[in-house]
Amino acid sequence: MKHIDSAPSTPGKFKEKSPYNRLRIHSSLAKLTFWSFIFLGLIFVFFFRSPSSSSPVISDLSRRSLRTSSYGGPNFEKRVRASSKIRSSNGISVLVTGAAGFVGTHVSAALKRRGDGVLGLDNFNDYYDPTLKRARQALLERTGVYIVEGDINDIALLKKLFEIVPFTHVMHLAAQAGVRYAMENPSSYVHSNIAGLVSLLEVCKSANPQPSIVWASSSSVYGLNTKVPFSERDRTDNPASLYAATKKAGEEIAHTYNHIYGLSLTGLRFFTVYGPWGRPDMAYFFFSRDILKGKSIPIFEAANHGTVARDFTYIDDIVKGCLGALDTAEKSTGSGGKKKGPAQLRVYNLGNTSPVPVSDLVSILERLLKVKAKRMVMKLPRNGDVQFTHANISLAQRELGYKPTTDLQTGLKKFVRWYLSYYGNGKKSSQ
Ligand SMILES: O=C(O)[C@H]1O[C@H](OP(=O)(O)OP(=O)(O)OC[C@H]2O[C@@H](n3ccc(=O)[nH]c3=O)[C@H](O)[C@@H]2O)[C@H](O)[C@@H](O)[C@@H]1O
Repeated sequence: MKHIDSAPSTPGKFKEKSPYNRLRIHSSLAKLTFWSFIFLGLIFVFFFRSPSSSSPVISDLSRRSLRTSSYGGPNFEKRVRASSKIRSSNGISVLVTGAAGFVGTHVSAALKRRGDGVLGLDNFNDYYDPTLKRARQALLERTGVYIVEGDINDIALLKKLFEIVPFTHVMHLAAQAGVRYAMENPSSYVHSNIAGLVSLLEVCKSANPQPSIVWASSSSVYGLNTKVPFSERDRTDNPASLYAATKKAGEEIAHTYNHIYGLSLTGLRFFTVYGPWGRPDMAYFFFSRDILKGKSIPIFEAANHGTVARDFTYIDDIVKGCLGALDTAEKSTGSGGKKKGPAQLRVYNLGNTSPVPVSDLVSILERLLKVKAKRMVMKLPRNGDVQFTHANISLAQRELGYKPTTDLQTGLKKFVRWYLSYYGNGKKSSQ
């Protein structure tokens, strides 16, 4: 206080010691106390209440995880039941997690078309433009698929859904995707791909009857392997990204729940899936956007000008693989959290078996968009990308009847047609 009392309020003005001055000092003190309270209050609000003020990881995670809608009530249950109603004689009832996602939307629509009961679940996080997810939701709504807005970590919600509908199958596609983003927001991968998977499996193992589960693993589990094509028998203990590591962990977690609880589990290793309604964070998508905008696009190459290539797989082929996996999934054997006998545990590659260099992908896009790309060739960054992927699909062919039929040229043509109709000729932006 002494320090404050003797300090001039304005340099050079603190000279007289009159009662008026003391009054002024007191009123200044009162003002100071008042403003200090306001200031401290603002600090409190800023640091402890605002979601965007904490560390980026935490705020990002809270944005992702806490967005669970209120649910319950007769109207909610009615919608859930109506969406899950089986309309064909040998149909199944499927809970599709990540239903507003790229693969989730296509799989949900395909299941609904053939008369299966389908209920979607999605947390509509903002990893990429949520407007696109809402547009997919609207598309699904028109086909009779209801998407519950909630997170796979919300065990109470999952239990509630299983109470309303005894799902025969779960198509688990909710995940934190993207290889490179794992360096920016590692905890979102742990949250969705590990904690979220465990929450889901916990609820499935206790459900009565237990559903059969088909879920999305990834070609990235092959990591730094150099033997091609990648076969399911190859080792998968060289992940190059945290994303890959969480998908690999998912495969091990699946093993555990199959072993202990008798859950029927099928993991699908998707190879760079592309197509209409795709993900804006993927290269083919943002390359198209940036080519149209006249922006330069970074094309990665490996050491010594080595080609970087992907076994790009068209969405309709992937959907057939997903349906094949659901249709061949055996029943889980446990009930009420107890195993009664051995259950099915499977892993399949769903790829296209013909890797294409990224530079060829760009050439195809240039032709389809009728715009020359501004290519910026750069060294493959050390951020989780691998140099190439190439699937051996003979196992999926044999056991799921999986047979991809779309080459990259044909698939991209369909993507570009959709892109232009959805966003317009580069005038509207995809992000
Ligand atoms: O196969 C998979 O499992 C994975 O496929 C994709 O991952 P990725 O193959 O890396 O797909 P993109 O991000 O679209 O990249 C495609 C190719 O373009 C290259 N690329 C990417 C970005 C860029 O700026 N420049 C560039 O040349 C990448 O190195 C890669 O070879 C998905 O993003 C993952 O979620 C998925 O699990």
